[in-house]
Amino acid sequence: MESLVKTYASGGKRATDEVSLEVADGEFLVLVGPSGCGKTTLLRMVAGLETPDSGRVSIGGRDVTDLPARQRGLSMVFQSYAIFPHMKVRQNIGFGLTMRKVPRDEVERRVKHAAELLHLEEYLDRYPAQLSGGQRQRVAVARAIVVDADVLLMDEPLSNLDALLRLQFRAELKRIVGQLGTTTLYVTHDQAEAMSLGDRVAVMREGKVAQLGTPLAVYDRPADRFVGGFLGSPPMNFLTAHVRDGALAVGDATLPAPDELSTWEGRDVLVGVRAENIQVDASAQPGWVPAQIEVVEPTGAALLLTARLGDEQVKVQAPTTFPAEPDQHVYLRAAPESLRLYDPATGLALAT
Ligand SMILES: Nc1ncnc2c1ncn2[C@@H]1O[C@H](COP(=O)(O)OP(=O)(O)OP(=O)(O)O)[C@@H](O)[C@H]1O
Repeated sequence: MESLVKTYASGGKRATDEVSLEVADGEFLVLVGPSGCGKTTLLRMVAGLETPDSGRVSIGGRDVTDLPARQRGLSMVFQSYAIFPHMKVRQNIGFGLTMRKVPRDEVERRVKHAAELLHLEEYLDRYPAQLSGGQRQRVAVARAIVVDADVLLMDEPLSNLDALLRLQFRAELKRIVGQLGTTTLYVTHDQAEAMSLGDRVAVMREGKVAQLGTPLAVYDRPADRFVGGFLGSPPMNFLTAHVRDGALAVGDATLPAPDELSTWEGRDVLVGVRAENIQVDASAQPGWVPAQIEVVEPTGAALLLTARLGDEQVKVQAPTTFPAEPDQHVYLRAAPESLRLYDPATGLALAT
């Protein structure tokens, strides 16, 4: 898609603002971002359900901007799975094929294969009302993949499922789409889902792509403060530091600067650091920064500590074996290579 702009008549602001993205053949690309950032609008323009004000959509090298949805070679799954209540699972899955006048025995063969992939074999003769929410969602996915479209579009397909089912189905979806190798564009507001599924993720903000990259690259090196704060649980910590003699002063403490900072000497920068990249110890050590624990939250796999460091609060991930208590004085350290620096005025990563 190239320079896609969409403004809704009632909206005023651009829902998507000159968005250009290329999804590689066979790639799973996730659009992720907070509510209202334009993900669904973008997907709907690719689908042909929404007309862009300007910009082009191409699929497999063919400009489809002026083609109706049904001629774009797409298959879609939406949040409201819209399966037909009066049809059995078998007919629901085969619906797209029957519409395309595929011969009956081939419909049967392909429905059987899709049902196998989604573990729906034993439900083929049930009506949707006789299925759980998770099973219905599987039917919607089976119906989308059975037509073997060039491109699969999915808009929050897991959002009707409870947390546990969501997690299970997420892994299955990854397996299935990986097996099929279908080019997929997937919308979610859930950053964990985006990280888990995407070959690459496009983090969107206010109608624009804030960052595009592999999940790990985007997580590890957020292009700006917004992306660092959106991805990850907890989000990235951001501390204001003063650059003094090439080092980073946070309150009374000094952190080693990760890179050459001479152009920032005497100025403030924002230091971004992930909770899991901060080490904590109960006793003072040279170069470690004193802090005070405020809150201790066990997450099961780790302890999430909220600590005060001068005027700043930081989230620290500690091992469950660490004997943490509220009000306790501790010492923190982060490896210089795990620190990311941002311009406090623009929120953009410093090109160091
Ligand atoms: N039919 C519409 N009419 C007017 N404004 C709309 C319409 N659809 C979306 N918008 C506006 O366009 C912007 C982008 O909406 P969009 O649904 O694309 O965002 P989203 O990122 O998918 O959000 P969500 O995760 O909440 O679905 C929002 O400000 C929204 O209010």
